[in-house]
Amino acid sequence: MTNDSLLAVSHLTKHYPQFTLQDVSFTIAPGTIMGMIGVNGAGKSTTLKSIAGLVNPTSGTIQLAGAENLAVMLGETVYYPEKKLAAITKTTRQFYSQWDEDQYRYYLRFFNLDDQKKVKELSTGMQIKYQLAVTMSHHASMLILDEPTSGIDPVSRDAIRQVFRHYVADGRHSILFSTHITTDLAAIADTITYIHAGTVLYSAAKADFIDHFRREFSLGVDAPLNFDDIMIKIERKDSDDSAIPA
Ligand SMILES: Nc1ncnc2c1ncn2[C@@H]1O[C@H](COP(=O)(O)OP(=O)(O)OP(=O)(O)O)[C@@H](O)[C@H]1O
Repeated sequence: MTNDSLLAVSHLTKHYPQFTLQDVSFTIAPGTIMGMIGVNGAGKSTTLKSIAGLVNPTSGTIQLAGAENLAVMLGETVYYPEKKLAAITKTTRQFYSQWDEDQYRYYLRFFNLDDQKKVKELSTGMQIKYQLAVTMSHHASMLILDEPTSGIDPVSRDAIRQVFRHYVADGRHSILFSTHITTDLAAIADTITYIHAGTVLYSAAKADFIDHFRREFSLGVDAPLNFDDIMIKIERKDSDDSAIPA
């Protein structure tokens, strides 16, 4: 791992009976946000879970500066519906030596959450915001977030993007998140990693990423090209299913 990376994933490989995550490598510099994209089943969650230690890789290495200082949010956490958020937080915060109550209160206000509410009184989006508030309140140097903006309305999504940018602004924290909402990438990602059929198709800084695919698709330097276009062109070419049956 170089001195200027907070996370280095090298040749990560995981064999499942019907799927292989193959030779995935990338690095994340401090103070940056990496967005990970790819179609359903491409291997994004397997990559994130491997980094989080929830999947045992077949081979490869994962190096994290300050290994104890990782926060993960991988899908929906199932909370006991009758519990108040305040009670859940009281238990949860004991696990974090660097728990920051002021920061937590700030996020509750920012996300308009009332921690006297019971879990069953929260919408899906509110539950995600609560999970984010907890995940971001113990000064983890690296956040690993699997689809953190899925199920979130556009206004709240904008608010979440703001707190993500703020989280890395001191140059000592980083975020790796997966998403199907490609406008997230345009809005906040510094670097992008495209996972395709279990391998890294391309990983680069955002502007380089777009330029690379402009060249790949023989488009002019000013031709409009967004992330949805890129994904559709790649995946259709690969599966040759561009002809929609009548
Ligand atoms: N525990 C497991 N056992 C066997 N196969 C698995 C297991 N977990 C995931 N897979 C397989 O690995 C492949 C990649 O799944 P993964 O969840 O990493 O995809 P993803 O890119 O996160 O997809 P999505 O966008 O749908 O969340 C899939 O084919 C899936 O069936």
